[in-house]
Amino acid sequence: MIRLRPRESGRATREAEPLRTPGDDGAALSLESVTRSYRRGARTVAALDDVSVTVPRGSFVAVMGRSGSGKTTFLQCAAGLDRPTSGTVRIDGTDLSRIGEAALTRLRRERVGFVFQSLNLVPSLSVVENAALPLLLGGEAPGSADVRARALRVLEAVGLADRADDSPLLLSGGQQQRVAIARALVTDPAVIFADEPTGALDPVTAADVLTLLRGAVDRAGHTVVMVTHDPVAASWTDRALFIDAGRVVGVLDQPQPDGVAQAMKRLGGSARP
Ligand SMILES: Nc1ncnc2c1ncn2[C@@H]1O[C@H](COP(=O)(O)OP(=O)(O)OP(=O)(O)O)[C@@H](O)[C@H]1O
Repeated sequence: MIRLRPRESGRATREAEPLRTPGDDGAALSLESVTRSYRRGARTVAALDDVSVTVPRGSFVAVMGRSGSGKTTFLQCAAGLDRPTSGTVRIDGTDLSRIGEAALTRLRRERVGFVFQSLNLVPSLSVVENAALPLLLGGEAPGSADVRARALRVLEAVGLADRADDSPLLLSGGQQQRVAIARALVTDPAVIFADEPTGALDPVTAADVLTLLRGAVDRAGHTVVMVTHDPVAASWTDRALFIDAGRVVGVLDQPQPDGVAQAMKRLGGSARP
């Protein structure tokens, strides 16, 4: 079993600093002055408030903050699931505000991978069909040998090629999450967004899932943005961003569990494992 990688000792958070970059800077993901507001009665509330972040290709970033701080809103705007009220989101250089709904749907399917806390596999499909789902939704023929080969390749990467023709219902929670990671990898996306991917898993199984995500970054050059409450999960990443009241208020590079927990405490939030 692979456990936490050795790290330098934790460092203090610092103010969010030049994470912003105008235009296409070669980043996998960039948000530039992104605000997402909602009407609440007579008031307008900014769930995201002038957020500028750049995520370089081949990096693993954690997004942290207490409940209601804006993490989900960040993820939804960054992944093109929601449109910001103002500001610019670019995925792999494409400005999402400049493309229509059909192109955005295609971009999400082809350039973005998703891994959620809930194991949202399709029970009526086999493991390999689940892994191939983004390709099938993109119009590839279900019976295609190429589709199966690509899905098997990503299942191999997560150690589940031998379960390809099983129902996902026969797999453990951790194995199902590995299928979800395979599915997120199958299109070779520019960015993988993971929303509490270890939230429902025991620590050992969670470490397996984090090992896979870390490996996708280190070995295959993928880019992963992970929302998490867990300081240990955050310690697998290259950079933790702390969000409070819709703003990025701190950044911790090479985060350590202790440093992350302290930063969360300073924000007044619980850092739950
Ligand atoms: N559709 C909506 N309409 C109105 N307000 C919303 C909507 N979505 C989110 N908000 C508000 O925006 C703020 C940020 O919410 P968000 O869900 O992004 O927080 P979060 O950090 O993901 O929280 P949690 O950790 O509890 O999931 C909250 O105050 C929330 O009430």
